[in-house]
Amino acid sequence: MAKKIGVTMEVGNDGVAVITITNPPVNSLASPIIAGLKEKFQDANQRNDVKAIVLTGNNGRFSGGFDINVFQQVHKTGDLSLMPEVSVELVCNLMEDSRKPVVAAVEGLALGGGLELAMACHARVAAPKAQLGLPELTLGVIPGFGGTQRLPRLVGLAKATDMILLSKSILSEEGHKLGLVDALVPPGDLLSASRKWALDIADGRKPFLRSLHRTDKIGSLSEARAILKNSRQLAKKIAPNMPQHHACIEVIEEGIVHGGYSGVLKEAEVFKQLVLSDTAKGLVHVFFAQRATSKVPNVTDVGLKPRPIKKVAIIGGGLMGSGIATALLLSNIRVLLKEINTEYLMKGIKSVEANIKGLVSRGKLTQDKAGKALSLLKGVLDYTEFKDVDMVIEAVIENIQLKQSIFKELEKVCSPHCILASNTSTIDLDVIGEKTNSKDRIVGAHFFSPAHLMTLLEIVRSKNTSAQVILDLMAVGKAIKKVPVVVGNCIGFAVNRTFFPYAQAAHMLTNLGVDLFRIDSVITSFGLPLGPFQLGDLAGHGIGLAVGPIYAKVYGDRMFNSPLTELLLKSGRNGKINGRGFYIYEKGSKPKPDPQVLSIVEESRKLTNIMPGGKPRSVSDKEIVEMILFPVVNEACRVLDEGVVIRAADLDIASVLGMSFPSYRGGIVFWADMVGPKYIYERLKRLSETYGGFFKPSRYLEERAMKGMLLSESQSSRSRM
Ligand SMILES: CCCCC[C@H](O)CC(=O)SCCNC(=O)CCNC(=O)[C@H](O)C(C)(C)COP(=O)(O)OP(=O)(O)OC[C@H]1O[C@@H](n2cnc3c(N)ncnc32)[C@H](O)[C@@H]1OP(=O)(O)O
Ligand SMILES: NC(=O)c1ccc[n+]([C@@H]2O[C@H](COP(=O)([O-])OP(=O)(O)OC[C@H]3O[C@@H](n4cnc5c(N)ncnc54)[C@H](O)[C@@H]3O)[C@@H](O)[C@H]2O)c1
Repeated sequence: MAKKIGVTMEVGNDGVAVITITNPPVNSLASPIIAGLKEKFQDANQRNDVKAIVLTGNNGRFSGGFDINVFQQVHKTGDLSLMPEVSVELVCNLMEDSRKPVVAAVEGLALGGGLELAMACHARVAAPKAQLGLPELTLGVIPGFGGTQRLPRLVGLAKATDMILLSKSILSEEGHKLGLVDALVPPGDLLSASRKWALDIADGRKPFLRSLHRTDKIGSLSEARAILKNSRQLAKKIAPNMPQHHACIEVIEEGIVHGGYSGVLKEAEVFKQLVLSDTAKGLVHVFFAQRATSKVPNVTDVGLKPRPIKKVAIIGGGLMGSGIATALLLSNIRVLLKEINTEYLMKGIKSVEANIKGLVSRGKLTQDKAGKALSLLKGVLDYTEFKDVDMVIEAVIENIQLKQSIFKELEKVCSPHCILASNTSTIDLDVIGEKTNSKDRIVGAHFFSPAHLMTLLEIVRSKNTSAQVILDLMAVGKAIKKVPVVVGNCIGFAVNRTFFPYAQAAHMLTNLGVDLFRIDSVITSFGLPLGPFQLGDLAGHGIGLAVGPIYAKVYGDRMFNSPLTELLLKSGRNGKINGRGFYIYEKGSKPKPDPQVLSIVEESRKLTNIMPGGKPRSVSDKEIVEMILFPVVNEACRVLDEGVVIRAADLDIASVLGMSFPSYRGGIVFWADMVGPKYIYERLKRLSETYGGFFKPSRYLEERAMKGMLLSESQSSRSRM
């Protein structure tokens, strides 16, 4: 059934016209809604029987803002005329400058353009717990319906810049304290209280306030300039590679110096420039890509319902097991944590406690909730209590025989409906379940470290995993605030496999004579939070050495064998874990590059002997980015070719959430498509002629480069799903 969308107006006997937006699920301001709002406001302004107006949203939500699909259309076509004229025509002229008072009745959420409409009303009445904010910067644009001007005038400049630059929403309770919300009323009274407020304004019992004309919360010009100076520093820190933060501050300043209306005009002009930026394209892609991960063919579209998961057993209370336990406990799921002996069990429980304490000390969790979470944890040393758990997540060391024997045992001790998940990062799931008759309920639950903080959950399905089990794990993932991405079974799955050339390429460059600390700095300037060497330090070089042979067995034709990791470990450097790797780690200070590591690098260079003519290769920063990230793109192509992911956008989300690939570049495949498959192909081809198989372009990349197709364009039929 087609969903009913539109704007309605009902005029009551009291002379109040209630204008209602209906566009489920979030009442986004799509073109027909904007056209409807213009029509209804014109009508209400002209009708003699209308004394005052109330604007509201249907189904308990005011509005989630402008329709983001329109941005995507603009990105596809480059056609700016797809964006309606709203800021002056509707918001200033028909709403704020109307001679009849308009009151916003806000429930659920008013975000972006939704909040901007509400701010153009002459008062705002809200139900408790409504979410209010201007998150436009997360989409690479700025508020475009006057939000940059009205929010500072309603809540003060410091609070407004904080909310806009950090895309931080607030609840209506806080909005009430700040003056953004005029009255807080129970949901059942929202419409009647809003009608009354509108009539009170019409009859002069309450002030007729136009937000754009207010100056009482802005302060003096020098105070405003001091706040904006801080905002510029903040923008430099949080968004060094994005244009919208600085642009937004300029627009706010315009309004402070030359008045709100001037600010509105500048806002509209800057908005149009930003919406076409690569940053906006990347961020809008990520917005939709993240939501698309919830749609898994033959799983979410076949009428299945997720079963309740109330009790989970975790095997192994090490780094991952304790992190996963923390994530589950925080969402009120009971956890049994199993270890091999009391000492390791206590260690595991202490790690969970430390994770939770950390959240409390950073103000992210109340003491009460921390206590409740910990009360749901029980440590055990055997399987006696496993009979009534709904799911087991195995997180023991990466050892095939151990995992196989554990799964064999689980089959005996757990109920037949219990989901059997492994957090393995490399081992084939079919191999893990080889000795069981429960292959349909064996699934990969690949969390990323630290598991209670990282949002990606790779759900790995083998050929046998049932749709019900995948759906159940997706539901658990969402319940514990992760973004589940369903992927196929292969060594390294989607994320680790795509990124295994990342460290290898960095090692090759270093062996070619490029300074390793420069490589890290170039990659962080590109936008990844850690360069490959610092990332290696963080993961621990022991792990790198252990998984190397597993990758070599299957992807050996495209690996660069660097002796550097082994040499590093030989000299007692395991990375952050023991305070020394490529960097030195001291409590309370940032990692420092360790010059002493350069002698180890020299030793490695002697062994590999790949420097041209024995002299360090000179490379530009651009070449460093290409030599490190193009092999990653190349592997992403193989992942797409083999159908390891459902859609290219899933790999984008997985790279953003699992590897912290910059979201403003849209994820690894989206970025590669922006750079151009042909260019990447040609660069890799040239590099492979000089340096061999590591850079050899994949069949998929070559095909698309030759046909002039995007990498994201089509999927192979050789799906692993
Ligand atoms: C000339 C033009 C000027 C424009 C100026 C204006 O200032 C610009 C804007 O307003 S930009 C939009 C600002 N708003 C946002 O950024 C909010 C984005 N949405 C969300 O954060 C969330 O969706 C939510 C908090 C509103 C609801 O979250 P929830 O978890 O309940 O639901 P989902 O996120 O899964 O969303 C459900 C479906 O709704 C779609 N959707 C959400 N918001 C929008 C939107 N603003 N436009 C279009 N579509 C939206 C979302 O994609 C989901 O769709 P599915 O098909 O996946 O179900
Ligand atoms: N470390 C990471 O960044 C990371 C990320 C994703 C996935 N993984 C995967 O998660 C798993 C665990 O890794 P980790 O880093 O937490 O390892 P870890 O060494 O920190 O912890 C493993 C724990 O398992 C316990 N254990 C071993 N045998 C057991 C048994 N029979 N019963 C109960 N407990 C047992 C050990 O005592 C140890 O405490 C591995 O498969 C690894 O590949 C690790």
